[in-house]
Amino acid sequence: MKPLIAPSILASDFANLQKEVEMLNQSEADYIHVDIMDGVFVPNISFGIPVTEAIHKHAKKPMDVHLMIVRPENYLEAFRKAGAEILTVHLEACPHLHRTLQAIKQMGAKAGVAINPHTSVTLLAEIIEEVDLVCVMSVNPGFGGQKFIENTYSKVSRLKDLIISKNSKTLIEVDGGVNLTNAPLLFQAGADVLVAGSFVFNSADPIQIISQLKESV
Ligand SMILES: O=C(CO)[C@@H](O)[C@H](O)COP(=O)(O)O
Repeated sequence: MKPLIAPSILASDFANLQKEVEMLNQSEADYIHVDIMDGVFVPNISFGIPVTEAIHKHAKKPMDVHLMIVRPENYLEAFRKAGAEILTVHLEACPHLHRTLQAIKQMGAKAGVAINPHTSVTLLAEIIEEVDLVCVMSVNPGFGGQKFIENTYSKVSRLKDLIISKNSKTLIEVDGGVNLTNAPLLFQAGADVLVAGSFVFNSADPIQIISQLKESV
């Protein structure tokens, strides 16, 4: 078993988005990670529904859409129609998380929950069986290119224990500051999906880096 790799398109060259998506189509990437930032939940604005549709038009890999927005329930249908196969909402943005996850599944998408670095995995104890993927933020969300938070290894392993104890099939995704040094340690701790942005797109050969991340375990 190898980790699934989800390059974050946020770090790509937006002036050449079609070319960047076609590059990912040629690579060993398993998903295209699409970061939606609203300038309210996080202190940055990325892009929205039309750009997500444009990525989907060229993508041959499933899109994993990470909603860093307030009131995500108001936009689920639009992002699903824009091509999202995984829709991830933030636990911190959802007062009715169970209802939101049910809505995602009723649309035929996989339901993800992201947790910020300060959020304990114990808050997922009553909901984990309903969650297809937990995105463990290993940086404070809002920007690419930040330093990986070391506490993430133990957090992932506590989450893995919770998932096993509930006999759930939930995948663990780690997002932020992922590189070739921490990827094998995250995989050992129990991560299934690794999101990598700047480490992939700032390299001279992104296709090669994606393969190396997959083989790094
Ligand atoms: O959601 C986020 C940041 O908020 C991430 O998906 C980053 O886009 C990952 O980029 P790197 O940290 O790997 O540059």
